[in-house]
Amino acid sequence: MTKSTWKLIDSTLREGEQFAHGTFRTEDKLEIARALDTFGVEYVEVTSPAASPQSQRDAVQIVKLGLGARVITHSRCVLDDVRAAIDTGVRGIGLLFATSRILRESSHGKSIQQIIDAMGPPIELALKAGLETRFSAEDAFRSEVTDLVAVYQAAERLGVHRVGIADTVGIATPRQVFALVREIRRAVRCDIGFHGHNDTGCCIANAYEALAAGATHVDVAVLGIGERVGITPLGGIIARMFSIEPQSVAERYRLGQLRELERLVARVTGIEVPFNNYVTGETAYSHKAGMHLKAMMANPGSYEIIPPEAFGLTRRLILGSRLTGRHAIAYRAREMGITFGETELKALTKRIKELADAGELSEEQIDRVLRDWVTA
Ligand SMILES: CC(=O)SCCNC(=O)CCNC(=O)[C@H](O)C(C)(C)COP(=O)(O)OP(=O)(O)OC[C@H]1O[C@@H](n2cnc3c(N)ncnc32)[C@H](O)[C@@H]1OP(=O)(O)O
Ligand SMILES: O=C(O)CCC(=O)C(=O)O
Ligand SMILES: [Mg+2]
Repeated sequence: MTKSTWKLIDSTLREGEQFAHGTFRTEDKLEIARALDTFGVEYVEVTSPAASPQSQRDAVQIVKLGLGARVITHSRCVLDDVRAAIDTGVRGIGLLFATSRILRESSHGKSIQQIIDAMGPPIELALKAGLETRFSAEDAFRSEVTDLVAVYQAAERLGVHRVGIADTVGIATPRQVFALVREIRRAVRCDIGFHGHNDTGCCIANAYEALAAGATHVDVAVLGIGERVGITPLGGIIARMFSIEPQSVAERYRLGQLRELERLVARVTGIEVPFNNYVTGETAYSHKAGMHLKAMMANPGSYEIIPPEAFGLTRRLILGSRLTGRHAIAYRAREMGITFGETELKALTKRIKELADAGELSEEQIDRVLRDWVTA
């Protein structure tokens, strides 16, 4: 992977509309598009204008926002769909054909040679209109590698800017993603995109392995929303990449906006941000066990690979549980201007644990126990 040259194609407004709860009103789309742009994604992908009249009007409105991000759309390899895309003023298009046997049979009924023949006119039209053009093989990981190489090389001969490798059904393992992207990297010179679904929980690792093997772009959606269980979440890949190249990720994206962006999409779709969401989840920066608390008080890096401050967040040290330890209690006492000797501290900690066995103590309750201990 060339450090920091990878780009994010946010598909919340395309793949995310395929999410069961993702029916966006125009004003929601505009607000999400602006928030994505503020965050700093390089591309905002919107639903095909061929899908419905409102999708067409919404695409035009999003284009008119004049975002810094490149607004692109996604459609079938059909001339009318490409014409509809061109008419909206979008600056790029993702075209696709399924290449696996199962989808060739159930979806469009074409052989590999028929796919190669059919993709020519739509790709040429998109390129002639000046659109940044990607050609993707849908369901690439259930396709034959020789077929993939044949369609990608044909697309490259037509002049596409990028080929897309889609794990449409979320079947790929990270190792398979690395191997396939490596193979395609050897077969074409153009950019390579990766789109991965999360049916088996591998989407972030798969997107990372795709980049490691030479992909240049990855598709993401806020909170990972998309068909079924969705695709690589924006926040998840940001966390993955921040842990590897913190400085450049912090320079390229307004990380402090991530939580608000996710809350916006959660509100619009009527879902909750998961408690264990990458970086922004309610418990992402909670520390509880005594052994952890001791180390965290000495050095927050002990159990945090991503500092919350980088995302405008704060940590929470939970001192009042039965898992607490004497170092944590001593730390809080010092904050309150109280110092205990070692024997006293052990007895005090034992008392707090006994109390916490009946239920976790709040910060105020711990403080009261400490004060009462001094005055007792
Ligand atoms: C994996 C993915 O997420 S791919 C993106 C999925 N996105 C969408 O489907 C966008 C929303 N879709 C829609 O609004 C509609 O499906 C439309 C407007 C695109 C097409 O609607 P319809 O013409 O009514 O067809 P329908 O959706 O029932 O069937 C799909 C058609 O596309 C064809 N098709 C499927 N894949 C492709 C492709 N990659 N390129 C060209 N044609 C394709 C099928 O053969 C079928 O056409 P047919 O009836 O001539 O056989
Ligand atoms: O066109 C692509 O690259 C991805 C399409 C898609 O959403 C998928 O295959 O799951
Ligand atoms: Mg998809």
